[in-house]
Parts: sequence; C-alpha cells; structure tokens
Amino acid sequence: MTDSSGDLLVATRVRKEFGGLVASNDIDFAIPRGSIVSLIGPNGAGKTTFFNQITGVYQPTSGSIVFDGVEVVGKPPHAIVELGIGRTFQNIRLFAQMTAIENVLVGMHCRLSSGIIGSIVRTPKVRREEAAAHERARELLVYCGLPRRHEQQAGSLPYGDQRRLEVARALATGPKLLLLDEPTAGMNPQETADFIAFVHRVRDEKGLTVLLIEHDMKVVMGVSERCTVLDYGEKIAEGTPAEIQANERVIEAYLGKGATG
Ligand SMILES: Nc1ncnc2c1ncn2[C@@H]1O[C@H](COP(=O)(O)OP(=O)(O)OP(=O)(O)O)[C@@H](O)[C@H]1O
Repeated sequence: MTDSSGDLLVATRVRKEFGGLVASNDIDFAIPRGSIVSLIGPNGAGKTTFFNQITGVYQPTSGSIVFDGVEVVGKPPHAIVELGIGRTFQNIRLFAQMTAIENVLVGMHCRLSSGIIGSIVRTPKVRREEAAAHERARELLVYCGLPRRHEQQAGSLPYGDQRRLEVARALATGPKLLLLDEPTAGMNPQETADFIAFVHRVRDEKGLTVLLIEHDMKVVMGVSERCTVLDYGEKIAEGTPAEIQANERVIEAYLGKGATG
C-alpha cells in the first residue's frame, strides 16, 4: 500500500550472494520520503551491490524491496526507471559521442508516449512531443548548471560538468527517488560544496528523495540527514551523521581506517 507520508522505499531482509560471498546480508533499510540519506562503508562493503538491487541490475538472492508501494524485486531495470527510480553511476556512464542535450533526451525517452510507428512516420503529434521534450531537456541542463553546454559532446565536457550531466539525465527520467553513486568523486572542494547545495535544491524544489553513496565524510555531514553504514555486506549502524561519527563500531570498521574527512 502506498504511504504518502512515511517511507518511500522499504527493503526487508535483502540478501545477495555471489557464490560463497555474501554482499548483502539480510539488510533491512528504509528511506523516509523527502529525505537525503547516505550509504557509507569501506571498499567492498556492498554499497553498489545494494544500489544495483534497488535498480534491478542485480536480483536479490532473497528479500523484498518495496518502492512507493510496489515490489520491485523481479522487475527489469527499465520498469524500475518507469516506476520512478533514477540513478547516476560511480564511473560516469554518459553516451560520450552524443551531445549533452541528446544524453538528456535519452533519459526522457521513458516518459514520451509516441510509439515506434509514430516515431517513424513522424506525425504532427510526435513532432510536437519532440519539440516539447527538447525544451524540457534545455531547461534541465540550465537547472543542472550547464547553460552553455547543450550542443557539446558529452565526452569532451570537463569532469564536473559530466557529473552534472549525469544528474540531468537521471532527472529527465522523472524520478521520485534519485540514487547518486559517489557523485562528488574527483571534484575539487568548490565543486563539492556547490554540488551539496545543488542536491538540497533538487530535493526541495523537485520534491525528491535522495540516496547517495559517499566516501567523503565532509560531504556526508554536509548533505545527509541520515546515514546507513555497511561493512562486509552487513548493516552495522544507522543514524544522523553526528551519531554515526561517534559510533564506536563505525569508527572501528570505517572511520578509523582512513575514510576521508
Ligand atoms: N557481479 C559480481 N560478481 C561477484 N562479486 C561481486 C559482484 N559485484 C560485487 N561483488 C562483490 O561484492 C562485494 C561488494 O561489492 P560492492 O561493489 O557492492 O562494494 P562497495 O561497497 O560498493 O565498494 P566500493 O566502495 O569499492 O565501490 C565485493 O566483495 C565485490 O567483489
């Protein structure tokens, strides 16, 4: 059942095994609607594996993931995008040869109604829809801080702009939940600060819920209201960033071992 005020996503006893390795060990995890939540933990803790299960890239070995009242386990990635989960990747995965605006249009494709016949025949309805999509894509690029990059090849953009373009493409899918996998990796301190402000703005203005994987504790402290900590596939702690920073088990498993910040 859809709960309009409580949790947007509820994962229950999510388990993922790769042969003998348990990458998600019966994880219970909930994301409150409208919140910004960080998933942290050492390398190999199972953070990306968890993202991949939410987005249908991996199917859990067992467990349930309910998004906005709908079970997503068993659904393919494109169906989960249509339900309203958009993501960016740890290693930027833009279509490098396409322009910035074309990348955004690819993201928007799942929200367009024209079928294949309409696209081939290019009926007036299709042309109107395409023009409107172009306009929305331009607006999104401006919104994401790329006002003069529309026709530039994605692969030739500066690194920080490629990260912003990935967010623009994810927003183009019309998500309710935005997943960001290490969004500030490789950014300088100013770009990072701008990005934190941007994530808050997106959440507030577009009414989104955000889950991010992040290594930099300064970013975690600056951006998120809650944190969940994974270690060897297990959830070892959950709380506000301040609670997490003071948690002995987290310090032992992660923060004491050279986490940035
Ligand atoms: N497709 C796969 N096949 C086999 N093992 C995998 C696969 N994907 C992930 N793993 C393993 O699962 C564990 C968790 O990996 P995962 O990438 O989820 O960790 P992570 O917390 O995202 O790490 P990082 O911070 O380094 O990105 C690792 O031991 C990894 O080797």
